[in-house]
Amino acid sequence: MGSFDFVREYSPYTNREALLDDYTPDTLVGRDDELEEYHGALQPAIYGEQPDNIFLYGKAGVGKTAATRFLLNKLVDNAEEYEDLDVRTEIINCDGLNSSYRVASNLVNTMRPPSNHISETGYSRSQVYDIMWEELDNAGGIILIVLDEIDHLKDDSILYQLSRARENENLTEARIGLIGISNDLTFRDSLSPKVRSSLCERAISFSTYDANELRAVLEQRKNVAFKDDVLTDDVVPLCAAFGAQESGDARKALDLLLKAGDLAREQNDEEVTEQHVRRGRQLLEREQVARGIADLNDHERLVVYALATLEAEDDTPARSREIYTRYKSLADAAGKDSLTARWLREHLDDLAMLGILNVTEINEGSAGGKYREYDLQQDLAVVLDALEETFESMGVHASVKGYL
Ligand SMILES: Nc1ncnc2c1ncn2[C@@H]1O[C@H](COP(=O)(O)OP(=O)(O)OP(=O)(O)O)[C@@H](O)[C@H]1O
Repeated sequence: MGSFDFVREYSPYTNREALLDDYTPDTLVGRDDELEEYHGALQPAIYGEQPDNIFLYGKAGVGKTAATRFLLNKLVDNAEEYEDLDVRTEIINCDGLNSSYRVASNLVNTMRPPSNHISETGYSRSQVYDIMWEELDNAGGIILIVLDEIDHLKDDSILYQLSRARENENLTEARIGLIGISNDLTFRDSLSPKVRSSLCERAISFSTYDANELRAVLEQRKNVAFKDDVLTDDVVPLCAAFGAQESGDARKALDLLLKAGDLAREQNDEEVTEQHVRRGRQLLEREQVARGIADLNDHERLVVYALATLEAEDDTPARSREIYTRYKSLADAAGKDSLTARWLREHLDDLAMLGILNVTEINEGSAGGKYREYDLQQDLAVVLDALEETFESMGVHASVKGYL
C-alpha cells in the first residue's frame, strides 16, 4: 500500500487561482466597444449625479460580469479622489432568489452586518420595501445596485421599484443606479413596458468572442497563471478554437486551459501540451454530459437511453417515431408507464438544447415533406457511462451490453 503522503512535486502554475471564475483580471481584452459604452453610462456618477439604469445582455461567458466588476471597482477607487463624493456598489446574484421579496431582503442584508439581518420571511412585501428604502437612504450617496442573472426573477415588482425609486420619491438621500445583467436574450421583451423603459434606459449588448479575441484573453491569463515557457505554442490557440466552437464562451476556454494545466501537473509533465488540452476537453465534455443527464427526470433519461440503443445498433439518425417505439418497449420491459408520443416529440428539442442530442431538419420537398432526425451529440460510451443508474432501474438492453 502507498504512503499517501502529500508532497509538492512539479507544478506549472505560479498562480492557479487566476484561472478560476471569480478572479477579476486587471484589464479586459476584446471588449473595447462594450466598455466604452458602459463607461459612458456610468460617468455621471463621478459628478455625484444619478446614472441611467443599465441593462447588459449577451450569451454566457462573454464578460458581462467581469466588465461590471472591472468598471465598478475603478469607479469606487476613482471616487475616493473627490471628498464630496460617496459611491458604493451592491452586487446581488438573483440565481435562487426568484421573488422580489427575496431580492429586497437580500439587498438589505448585504448592506447590514450579520447581527442585524432581517428574516427572509414574515414581512409583507411593502414592509420589506420600506426597510429597503430606509437602508438605502441611511447609506446615502450614489449606490449602484447590480442584479446579475436577473432573468431568474419570477416577478418584476422589485425592478419597477428600484428603477423608479427617485421619480416615485421613495428616496431622499441616496441616488441609485440599477444595473441588470442577463444571458437570456428574450428577457427584455418579457418585461412589462413600463419596467422595460426604466430598466433599459441604456441597453448594452455584449457580442460573443471569436477565436482571436479568446486567444488574447487566454494569452493574458496565461501570463498571470503559469510559469514562463511551460505551455507549448499550440495550447492557447487550441483552447481558443474550442472556446469559439462553444459559442464564444471565455469561461469554457479558461476552464479548458485550467484542466490541461491540472492534467499536466497530475502526470508530473514539465510542459502543458496539445495532448493535455485534447484529453482535458474529453473530460470536461464527459462531466457536462453527466451533469446534463443527471438533471433529467426518469422519462427524459429513458428517451436518451432509447436513442443510445438505436445508436449502438447503427440505426441513427432516427426519427421521433422510431425513438418512441424503442422508448415504449424499454418502459414496457421494465414494467413502467410510458408517456405519449407527443410528449416525446416536445422533449427531443429540449434535449438538443441541453447538448445531449443533435437535431437535423430534413426537407424532401413536396414528395417527402419535412421531418426531423436525431442522434447523440456525444460519444456513445460517454452517454452510457452517465446512464449507469438508469440501467440499474430499467435493465440493460441487448444492444448496449457489449459497451458496458
Ligand atoms: N475580455 C476578457 N478578458 C479577460 N477575461 C475575461 C474576459 N471576458 C470574460 N473573461 C473571463 O471569463 C469568465 C466568464 O466571464 P463573465 O463571468 O464575465 O461572463 P458573463 O458574460 O457574465 O456570463 P455569465 O452570465 O455566464 O456569468 C470569467 O472568468 C471572466 O473573468
